[in-house]
Amino acid sequence: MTVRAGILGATGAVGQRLIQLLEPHPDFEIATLTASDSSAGKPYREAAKWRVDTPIPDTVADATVTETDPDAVPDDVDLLFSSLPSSVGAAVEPGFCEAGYVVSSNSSNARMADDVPLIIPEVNADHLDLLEVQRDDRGWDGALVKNPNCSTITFVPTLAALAEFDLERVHVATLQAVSGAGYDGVTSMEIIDNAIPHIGSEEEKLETESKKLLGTFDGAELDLHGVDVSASCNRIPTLDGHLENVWVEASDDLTPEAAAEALEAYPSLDLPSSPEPLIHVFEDFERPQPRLDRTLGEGMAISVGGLQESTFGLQYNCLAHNTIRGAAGASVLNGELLLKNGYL
Ligand SMILES: NC(=O)C1=CN([C@@H]2O[C@H](COP(=O)(O)OP(=O)(O)OC[C@H]3O[C@@H](n4cnc5c(N)ncnc54)[C@H](OP(=O)(O)O)[C@@H]3O)[C@@H](O)[C@H]2O)C=CC1
Ligand SMILES: N[C@@H](CC(=O)OP(=O)(O)O)C(=O)O
Repeated sequence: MTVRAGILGATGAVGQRLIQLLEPHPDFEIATLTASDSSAGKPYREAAKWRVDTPIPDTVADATVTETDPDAVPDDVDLLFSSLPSSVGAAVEPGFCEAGYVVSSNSSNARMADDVPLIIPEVNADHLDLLEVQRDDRGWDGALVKNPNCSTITFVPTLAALAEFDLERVHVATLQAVSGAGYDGVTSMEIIDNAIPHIGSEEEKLETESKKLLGTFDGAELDLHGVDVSASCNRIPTLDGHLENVWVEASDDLTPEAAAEALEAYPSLDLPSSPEPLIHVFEDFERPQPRLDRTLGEGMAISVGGLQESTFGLQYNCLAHNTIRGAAGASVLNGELLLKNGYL
């Protein structure tokens, strides 16, 4: 039986990726599409400026976009994927949860809230049971689950794979694709022949979300991981795929050889969107590269290269597709985990 699902913010960049991933999905059926009041009432093909590299599915093109309001969503919809601007997410997501909907959200609001699971299924699926605490605290029949920021998602699975070496300090510098800022986020005049060494609030997200994802949940409370993370975030003129340079200091002996073995052995999950392998390790020091490697594992794999010793511990580069693994695919994967664990 398929789960009837909706998309909040369906006309946007991430909403379009969600449609692309959900349309052929074995377990989810797109049943409703919402956007702002200016799109509500229009056929989807008219409301959305379609920019994804596959055609608008016929089932979606003529569907009428509705307001982003619980009363506009059919009762037989169980799961909502949210790709709203974070200020809008903060205002409306709790209302959907109160009305009984399970919301798998990509928006950054509430990611660090004590009773909101922030999930990368291959890293911390056990944190999903924080939903029991959330339901007790808030009295919701529905639930709110978040996926992390796209740059956080790119490097945290590599840290999870190396956690057995007792991580102490991590430095990460990002080279982020323009799609992360949305279609109108950076102008061509700003980014061509250029790099911008600042992305608002991004560094703090990497530094805090990583500690939550790597933390431990005892069934009642979540303890943040003790690793210190320092991030520097940069925008570069690639279209998709965030590349990151990482330095890891660990108390146990973390050689490049031992790291490669741990990264390659780190398991994926038995979920439709979890790729096998999860982490692809390149021996070639010129890889991974955004244009060549972002679609590995249908955009859901993490790739790693350049493993070497440095003055500041183990050094390597990692890469993930920011709008698939880092956004829409991450929300879909969390939906799959919700289904598998009986929350739908
Ligand atoms: N772009 C990316 O690669 C990534 C984006 N994100 C995050 O995902 C979220 C969505 O990003 P993105 O798709 O780029 O954003 P867009 O601006 O492209 O899309 C926003 C969506 O939200 C709708 N919306 C805007 N305002 C309202 C409102 N007041 N009420 C209801 N709906 C509203 C828009 O509808 P309408 O078309 O009618 O205006 C549209 O469907 C953001 O939180 C962003 O930070 C995260 C990772 C990557
Ligand atoms: N800030 C990210 C994209 C993004 O929207 O992140 P978040 O999901 O944390 O809002 C980028 O520019 O690449």
